[in-house]
Amino acid sequence: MQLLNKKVYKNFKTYPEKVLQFGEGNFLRAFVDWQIQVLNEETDFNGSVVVVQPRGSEKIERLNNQDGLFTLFLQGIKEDQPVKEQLVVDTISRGINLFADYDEYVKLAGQAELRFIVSNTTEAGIVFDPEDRFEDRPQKSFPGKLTAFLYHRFNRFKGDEAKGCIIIPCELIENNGGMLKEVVLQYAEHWNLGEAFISWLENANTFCSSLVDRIVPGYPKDSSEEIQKELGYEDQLMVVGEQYYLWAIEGPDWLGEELPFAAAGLKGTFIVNDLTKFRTRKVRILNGAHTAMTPVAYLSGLDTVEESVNHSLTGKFINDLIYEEIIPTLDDPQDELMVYTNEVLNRFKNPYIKHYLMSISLNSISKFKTRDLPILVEYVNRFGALPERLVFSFSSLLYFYKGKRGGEEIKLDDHPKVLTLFASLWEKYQRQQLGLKELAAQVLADTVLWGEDLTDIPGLTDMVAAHLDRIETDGITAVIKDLSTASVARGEG
Ligand SMILES: NC(=O)c1ccc[n+]([C@@H]2O[C@H](COP(=O)([O-])OP(=O)(O)OC[C@H]3O[C@@H](n4cnc5c(N)ncnc54)[C@H](O)[C@@H]3O)[C@@H](O)[C@H]2O)c1
Ligand SMILES: O=P(O)(O)OC[C@@H](O)[C@@H](O)[C@H](O)[C@H](O)CO
Repeated sequence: MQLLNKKVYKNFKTYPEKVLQFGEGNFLRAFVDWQIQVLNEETDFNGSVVVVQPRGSEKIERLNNQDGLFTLFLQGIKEDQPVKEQLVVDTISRGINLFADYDEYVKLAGQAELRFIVSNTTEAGIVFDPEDRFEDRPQKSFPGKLTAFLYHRFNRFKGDEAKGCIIIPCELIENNGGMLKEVVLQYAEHWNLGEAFISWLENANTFCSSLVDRIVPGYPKDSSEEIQKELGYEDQLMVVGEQYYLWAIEGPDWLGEELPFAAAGLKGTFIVNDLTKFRTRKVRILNGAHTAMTPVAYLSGLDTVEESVNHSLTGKFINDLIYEEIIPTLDDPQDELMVYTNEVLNRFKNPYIKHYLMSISLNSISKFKTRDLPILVEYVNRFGALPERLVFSFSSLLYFYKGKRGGEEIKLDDHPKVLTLFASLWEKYQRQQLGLKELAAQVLADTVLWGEDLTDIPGLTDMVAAHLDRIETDGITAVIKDLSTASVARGEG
């Protein structure tokens, strides 16, 4: 079978290169690159995207082998109707391999029509690395690479303010635009790039925080062969996402003229003065539920989000968790929260996509810290009691890091230090050198994992230890049943 490229797919268009994209991953391609395609089709935006990989270079070669083309499947409910859309995205003009073609990157900085920079480098990408040097080709960190790019641009245009960039990071961290700007300024100081550059950075460039939302399970590995047979070509970069999308960009009103999302009919993308509300609601309800359901449902023998929310026991658990413990920590109007939650639960039930719990489980410890711990702490502050289901998810997470589902090994994927810590604690438990209460206490007291000592939260260590004990002796299903019965007895569920 022939590989998808411009010889195989002739219906492509070409546009001036206006966007630099840090990240070649599934999410950016199914979200930003798709939106640029809609902008090109529906407005006079007329721009393409140049992709650079924040780390490594392997996928850039794959992207160039396909001339930047890839097939996107958008599956789910649109305006109350089930929709399965399929399109070839032609907005990526090329990828630059920074390790082999750094000069191309410098050249791109000097292209007059380049205007926008987007990124998605995971929660770990926006960091300052003091070892990065301006002379490196390329620098290790993403902000280091970006600072070098902006400096080359500044030099090429001799500080012309009109040639500054609009920078929109998509990383799921609070104040991503502000943080990125801060790190870029830090590099400018660290590398002594001069006052004129710093003032050009400040005055000619606009860093916008943004909040993204679209579930993108990625490459359809289960059905790739039959899909490619149907397509009639090989596509190593196929990507599956849901129909739903939301991109809230915190920026000046004039941005809407340069990025005419409204005119393109992209109703889910808009410019706001303050992102806080969108971010907190999404990270707590959607991401918080994802991360909290993962160990509970996976250890119960389930594999996907859809199975988990449709299952009588875990489905009720997830519902109760959201309605009884997550929503009460949010201050948005109740009717808005109900509409949003309903929407999220329907998205979780999307029958057209397989969202694997194991893919969500990647880096679960730091995800629990950023997504769920704030809910737990807020709940305790507001109600003076522990949120039982969330604490149970937390306990299940610790149990998940034991690395066994029945007789089957769990392919844990986390920072090596995290994996070593849990492997050593669970091994000590197996050798009867450590009880479950001590194991819980040691994990909870680890300020490197959580940023604080969680044993200070009254009753938390005991509750986690009790849950671990019950999961170990009675099995996870028995505990979920008990939690469910207890909530019915309290008149909740
Ligand atoms: N897939 C989704 O449904 C979805 C939806 C919204 C947001 N996100 C966010 O996107 C990220 C994952 O992206 P994806 O699904 O496209 O996965 P992916 O693995 O296809 O892409 C991840 C990208 O991040 C880069 N990266 C990873 N670690 C990095 C680091 N330490 N420094 C710099 N760059 C780094 C990789 O090189 C790659 O470009 C997560 O942070 C996630 O929260 C994903
Ligand atoms: O992509 P991750 O691994 O950071 O998190 C898994 C999911 O929670 C996440 O991808 C959501 O699907 C996404 O945030 C929805 O917008």
